[in-house]
Amino acid sequence: MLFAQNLTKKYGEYTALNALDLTVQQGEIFALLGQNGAGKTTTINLFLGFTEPTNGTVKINGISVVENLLEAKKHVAYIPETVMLYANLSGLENLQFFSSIAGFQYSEKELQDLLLKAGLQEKAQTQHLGGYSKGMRQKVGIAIALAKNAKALLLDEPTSGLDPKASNEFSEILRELAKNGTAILMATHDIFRAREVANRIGIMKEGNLVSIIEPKDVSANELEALYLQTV
Ligand SMILES: Nc1ncnc2c1ncn2[C@@H]1O[C@H](COP(=O)(O)OP(=O)(O)OP(=O)(O)O)[C@@H](O)[C@H]1O
Repeated sequence: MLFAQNLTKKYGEYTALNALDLTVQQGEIFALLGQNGAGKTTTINLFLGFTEPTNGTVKINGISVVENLLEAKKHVAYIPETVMLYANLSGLENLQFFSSIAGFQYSEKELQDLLLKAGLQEKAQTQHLGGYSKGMRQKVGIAIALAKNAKALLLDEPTSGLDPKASNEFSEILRELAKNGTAILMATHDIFRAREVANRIGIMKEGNLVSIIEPKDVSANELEALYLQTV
């Protein structure tokens, strides 16, 4: 579903990502951990076609991101650290706007249901974004991703700045999406959440994916120790 082979990105002499081989299957949640500058965002940006690889292959749902970006993008949704939305529109209006840009026409009831599924209660849906917390904005971001009905979901530090309850709800939604077959790749600094939600965890260092861990095999403390040894 998400496929990278020998994926490399250089900025001049500097290698931001070095020969990444990675497959994230349908229904799998893969978390990328690593220090600042390890190459996590570069990986996500290459999948999104925000930047071109220097070398290697990057595919979404079997479609080359480099050769057929528009087609590949139809199969992927993206939630950044801060979801960009219109402050003077409500959550519902934002969802309607962004889903229509993506080519989907939903009834008001369908939009409300998508927001509910993303965890945004009915009362909040018609409030202007100005009064939303970060967690509420992320939920609108999730609803936009749900509206796209994408087979793959890319997330870049989606829970940074969320309180533990909002973060926990976020993990629940990711699990639900994975259960329904979405392939999820998430860059994060949150070791605890990564262990809780991911099927596999990759640790990156200086552009290299240096180890892959199955969380079921390790405790939170062991994972932290492994992380600290690696980076
Ligand atoms: N446009 C660019 N030009 C030059 N160097 C870049 C560019 N974008 C990223 N880099 C470099 O590539 C390296 C990897 O950056 P990347 O953003 O992928 O790291 P990261 O693991 O996501 O870090 P963080 O946890 O801080 O988000 C960094 O050293 C960064 O400075």
